[in-house]
Amino acid sequence: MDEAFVEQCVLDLYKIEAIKFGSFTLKSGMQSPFYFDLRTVVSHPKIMETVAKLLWAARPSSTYDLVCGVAYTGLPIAAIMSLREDIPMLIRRKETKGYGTKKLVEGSYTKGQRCLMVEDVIVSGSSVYETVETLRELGLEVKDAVVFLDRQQGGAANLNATGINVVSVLGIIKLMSILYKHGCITSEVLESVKEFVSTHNETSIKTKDKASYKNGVLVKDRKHCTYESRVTTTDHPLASTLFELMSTKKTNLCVAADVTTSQELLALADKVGAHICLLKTHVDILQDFSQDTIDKLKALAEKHNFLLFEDRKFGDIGNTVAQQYGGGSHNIVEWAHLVTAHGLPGDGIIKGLMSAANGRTRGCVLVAQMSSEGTLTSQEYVQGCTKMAEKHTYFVVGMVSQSNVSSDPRFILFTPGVQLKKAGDTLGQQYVTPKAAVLERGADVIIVGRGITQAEDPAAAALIYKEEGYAAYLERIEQKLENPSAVGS
Ligand SMILES: O=c1ccn([C@@H]2O[C@H](COP(=O)(O)O)[C@@H](O)[C@H]2O)c(=O)[nH]1
Repeated sequence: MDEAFVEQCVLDLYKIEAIKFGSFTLKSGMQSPFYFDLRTVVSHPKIMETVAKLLWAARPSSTYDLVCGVAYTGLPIAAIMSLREDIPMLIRRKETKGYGTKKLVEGSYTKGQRCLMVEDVIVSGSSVYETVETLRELGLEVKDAVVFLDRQQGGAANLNATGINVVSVLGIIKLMSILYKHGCITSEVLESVKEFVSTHNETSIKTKDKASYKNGVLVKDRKHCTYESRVTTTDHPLASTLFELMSTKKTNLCVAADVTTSQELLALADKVGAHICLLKTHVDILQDFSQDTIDKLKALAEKHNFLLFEDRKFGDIGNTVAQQYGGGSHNIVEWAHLVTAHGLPGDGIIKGLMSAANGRTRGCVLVAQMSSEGTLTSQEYVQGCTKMAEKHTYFVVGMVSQSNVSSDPRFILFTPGVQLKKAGDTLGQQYVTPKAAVLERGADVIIVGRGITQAEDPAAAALIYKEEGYAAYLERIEQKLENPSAVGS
């Protein structure tokens, strides 16, 4: 970029009062000793064209299919770029029209096209982020943004954390030094702006999904992703179904139906069905297990829209497990969407389960940790289970866990040993509250048994657990990431 050209442009902008000094209230409510108002350039076409040329020269890559200006000032600048470079442009409305096509984005595009964002000035980066989010939801690839002035208040870092690379023509300190050099401002004004920037260099933006970097690669942290967004992140159709129903039913509650008769099981499923995403069973506890029980259970799962989860905890070699899962007296593969299995035997167990599933849409949850006192699952064992899950994402939907064993949004963490009041039972069970399970232990799904089955009114108890569990999840996705470069809320 030609420095003299940039300097001249700054002086021109100063002359047309695009840069003002005093006391200004920003969109966020922050008081600022300066204000950069590039809207004024619409009355000065030559300066506007220079701004567009400088922005185009600053672009990080040479190949884009589209340009999109952030409303409003970015729009005419993007239009100039579009015309000069013969690249089609898009317009993202600030709000959807209530009539006609009701489209939020105007212009033609196809999924996968690369779009360059154009903005006049960034503070936190929230306006750029909002526009990018809309375009990404339409399937466009948006990785780069060019901005004329970076106020150096954390906007670039905030956008980087959401996968947007920001290049600015100049930062506020450089702009101020050009003005000072040319006698446009006093040293006091220069110092007051420097002081302001050094004490206001962090901002945050609200994002739908929080993201962080791992070895320089952008990864979305499971704990900060919405269930809704994970519908498409996962490789497994049942995990997608589960996320979908969790987000539409607003529940992360799985009831552990540890009852001994079919009548109790079916009555419980009907009572709590509206509040749950999964019904977990131990069918070998039932005294009167029959196909009729299963048929009725499947009908209730359809009626209330929940999945069936048999907590069989398979733990044998692949060949044996294939027979236990795909036959025997319970024929689990025929009716249970999900089953649990131990990682102990190695991944032959997954291959065995898959061979019995024989193309049916079924999934497995690996027991990585247990809630019981004295559990033998070491850190190494947990890592082994996680690796196994990563190798078989087309069959393993997640892990039974007591801590945040994976940040991969494809995996669902199921946490049992959840109760509102009790600390444990007399046989080694240990409890945590729904809030602690979700916020401290990273649970996506809370599993509650006796807290509901032994309540006077199981439906009312299920509603309480549902609300506690979901409120904790909502609190979690709003939380700040531990990563210091991450986006805050
Ligand atoms: O580590 C584990 C794994 C599975 N469970 C099962 O969850 C429920 C818990 O029932 P509560 O009545 O809420 O204690 C039960 O079916 C266990 O088999 C677990 O508790 N811990």
